[in-house]
Amino acid sequence: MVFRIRTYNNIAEAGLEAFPRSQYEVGASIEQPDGILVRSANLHQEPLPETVQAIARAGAGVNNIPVEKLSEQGIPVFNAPGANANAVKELVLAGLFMGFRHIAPALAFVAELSGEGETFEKAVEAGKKRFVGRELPGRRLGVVGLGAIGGQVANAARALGMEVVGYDPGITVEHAWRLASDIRQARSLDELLAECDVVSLHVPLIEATRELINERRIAVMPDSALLLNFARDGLVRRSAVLAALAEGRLGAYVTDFPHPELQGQPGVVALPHLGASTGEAEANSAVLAVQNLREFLEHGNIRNSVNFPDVVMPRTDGGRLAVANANVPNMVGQVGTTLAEAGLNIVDLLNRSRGELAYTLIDVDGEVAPDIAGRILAIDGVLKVRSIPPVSGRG
Ligand SMILES: NC(=O)c1ccc[n+]([C@@H]2O[C@H](COP(=O)([O-])OP(=O)(O)OC[C@H]3O[C@@H](n4cnc5c(N)ncnc54)[C@H](O)[C@@H]3O)[C@@H](O)[C@H]2O)c1
Ligand SMILES: O=C(O)CC[C@@H](O)C(=O)O
Repeated sequence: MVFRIRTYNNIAEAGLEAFPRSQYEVGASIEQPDGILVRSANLHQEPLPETVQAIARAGAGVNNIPVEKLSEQGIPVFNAPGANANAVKELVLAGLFMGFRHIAPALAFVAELSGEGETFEKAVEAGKKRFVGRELPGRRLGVVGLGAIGGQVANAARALGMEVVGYDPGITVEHAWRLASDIRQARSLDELLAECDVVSLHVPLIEATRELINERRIAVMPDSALLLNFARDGLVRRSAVLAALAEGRLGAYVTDFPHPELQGQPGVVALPHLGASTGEAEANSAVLAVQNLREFLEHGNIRNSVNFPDVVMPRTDGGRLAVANANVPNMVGQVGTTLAEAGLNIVDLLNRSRGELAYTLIDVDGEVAPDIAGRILAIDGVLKVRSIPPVSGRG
């Protein structure tokens, strides 16, 4: 069996090479794809063929993918958690230094200097007093979102002598374990904003976080605070930032998301979405996304999905049925009855749910014929059914 993968954006070679050529056709113009591999391309308006079984994001944020719509169709969306976190952390640190040491306006000042010899040197010395900065030790950094990236930013800032406060009501146990022990927890976002010299955003863009930083929230921040946004443009209301910069209430806004409204504005440093743009991060993200996609297409296993539970079961000798369904009672019972009626014996089974979705892997002692899969798909509440051939039977 050959799987077809359509790619969007430039996917790192290391990822593309992780698809065995004998089993995969991969490319930007692949028709009738089984899977999609994407970076930042916006898929919200993209017509997705009915053949698509899964979408993998070679990166962290999935706001460019219509996750809710795909969930309703029983299609898993994968991402590559943590794969680019170090790259983003390093650029956030660069942003911190840029903001505190006025590096962007200082570079612009030097670029515009004229004259030669002593005149030039005098202009340098006379101009530099405009760029007197602040040092990090003792300053307080607020990290909003303590996941893969926020956690690394918090620990790195701590190692540079900053005091660090974090806010993340949904922090995972795993991420909490990785935090330096003296990173303090804020009880609310407003509490964090009120007491920090620098605030760095590391939350996903979802409805609850859209324009998280607005006029009211900026008013809570102390004067001259630095705002770092290496997460998503939509987390910050641009008009509020520009007004606060113009009134001298905000010290600087350093962002990875340029916009015409921000261009040339004093106090704004904008980079062209470079957070994850290192060879290492691009390769790590692509390789992990491909692994997720392959595990799902070849074995039905789900790891690192943003809408489905983790469901991983070792293969047995026979065929495998993968069923995505609404998380309602008696789904597994009805599927089991259909298999029994077809004379198939269940060898192993794993069922997990997440929110309104459930997913079941069932290994049987034969191969599930298309008509049996069709009968299971007809059960009310079943969204997707795949019959995965035995490992030994692949051609
Ligand atoms: N600039 C870039 O190139 C770049 C690269 C990677 C990721 N990102 C962005 O950074 C985001 C975070 O990435 P990550 O890998 O750390 O993700 P992650 O899922 O590991 O962490 C996100 C954290 O935010 C927390 N969170 C969610 N809503 C919150 C809220 N309202 N208040 C406080 N915390 C909240 C979650 O509980 C989670 O711990 C991504 O969603 C993406 O948008 C940008
Ligand atoms: O693919 C990229 O370059 C950006 C990825 C980044 O925004 C992410 O969310 O992982």
